[in-house]
Amino acid sequence: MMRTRPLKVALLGCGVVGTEVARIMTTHADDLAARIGAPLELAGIAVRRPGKVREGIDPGLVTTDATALVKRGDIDVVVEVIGGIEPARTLIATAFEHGASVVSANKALLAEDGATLNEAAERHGRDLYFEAAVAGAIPLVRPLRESLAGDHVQRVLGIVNGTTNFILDRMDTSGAGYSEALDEATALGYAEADPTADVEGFDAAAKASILAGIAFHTRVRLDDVHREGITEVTSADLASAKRMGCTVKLLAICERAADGKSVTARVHPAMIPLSHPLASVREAYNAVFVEAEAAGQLMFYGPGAGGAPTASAVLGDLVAVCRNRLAGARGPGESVYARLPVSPMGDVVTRYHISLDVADKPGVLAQVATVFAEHGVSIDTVRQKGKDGEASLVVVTHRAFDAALSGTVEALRGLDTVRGVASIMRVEGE
Ligand SMILES: NC(=O)C1=CN([C@@H]2O[C@H](COP(=O)(O)OP(=O)(O)OC[C@H]3O[C@@H](n4cnc5c(N)ncnc54)[C@H](O)[C@@H]3O)[C@@H](O)[C@H]2O)C=CC1
Ligand SMILES: N[C@@H](CC=O)C(=O)O
Ligand code: NA
Repeated sequence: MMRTRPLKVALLGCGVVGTEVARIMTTHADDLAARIGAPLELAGIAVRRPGKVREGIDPGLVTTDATALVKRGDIDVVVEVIGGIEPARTLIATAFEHGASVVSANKALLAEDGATLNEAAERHGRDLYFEAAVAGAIPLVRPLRESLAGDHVQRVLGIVNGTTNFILDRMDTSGAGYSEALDEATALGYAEADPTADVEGFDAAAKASILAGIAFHTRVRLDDVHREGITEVTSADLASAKRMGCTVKLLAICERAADGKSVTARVHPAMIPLSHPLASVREAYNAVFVEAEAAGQLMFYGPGAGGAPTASAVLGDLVAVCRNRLAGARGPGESVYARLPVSPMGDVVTRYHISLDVADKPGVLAQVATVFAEHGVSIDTVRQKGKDGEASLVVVTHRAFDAALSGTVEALRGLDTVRGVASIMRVEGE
């Protein structure tokens, strides 16, 4: 039966995502009311620039005083789409104190201080939902938290940043330059307010920390996630990957150790075979594999960024949180009972593609091979191309510990015959 008294929603931020949230709330008001069992009322919109023309938005709802809005006391749900740490963190905490539940798309904040916010939600008997924070429109948080709650997740691996996927895709397929591709991704609303978060891997690392936490029932802090971005990926790397039948993607990989007693979480560019499903993920799309003991391998795919796709996830959360409120219930909160230790990157085992500039003279190859052998890193293939007394040497290894590979590279840098290490890239998905 439909309740006539509306549930009141406060929207914090009216940028790329907020605008779409307001639009869908208005255009689909009747459907949303029917699905929730009560109408939704957009009770206020906190913005930074009140004078800006916002099509379809009642100027009477707009305020620059976000704090007053969340303190009103009659707000049922606060939707936070401002981004960043402050004032978002204080506004969410204040919302809980004043009785509201919260829907947020803010992965940076959840990775930085999710524990405090989840505890505040719990203390006040309210919900904190954040499906939009990981992989945009793709349902991933709720499937991991709810659908797979009876299984045992072993591994989560995928592309979780739309901007970097867009840039790598453009560089690979149309030969576009890095800056040009980044500008395009920004114009399309994919990039963060400060795109450094995307290209340096901070955004993907935040998502990896959230995913690992949910998948392994363990708190995985942002600092626990090994992070490398795409700023050092060159067109030479992409060409080299192509020669190997691979492409380059920025991957987030969260794994449980074979003995199940620890976990690792990492974000870095990696070469993957063109035959792997992740290789065909284009533009700002995301795709995530979840491997669980009983379910086997599941793949989640869809738009990982952009205003409307992200708003879809926000609205899904809004409906769920409103249903919970009407039922006088809470959805599942944070689950960190397993408390597994997070191992360092050195414990990760994978394959590597190393590109070296060396002197082109007898014995160099043997010297290089000896360094690999001394560090227990077994070589799979070597390709050498010489020119004018110098050569470029590409070594692909078998699986080895990351710590052993780091030791190998350090020793290689110390050889007189090695002029430089042009690139080191992990090889995944084989
Ligand atoms: N754009 C995307 O594709 C996705 C974004 N997200 C997340 O959604 C959130 C919002 O992202 P976007 O909409 O893209 O960013 P945006 O920068 O377009 O929008 C944020 C808005 O908040 C406003 N704002 C800043 N401080 C404020 C304050 N104190 N009070 C009121 N308004 C304030 C800004 O003026 C801006 O209009 C971020 O946490 C982002 O990480 C998540 C998934 C995808
Ligand atoms: N900047 C992010 C937006 C979605 O989370 C991305 O590019 O993936
Ligand atoms: Na999502």
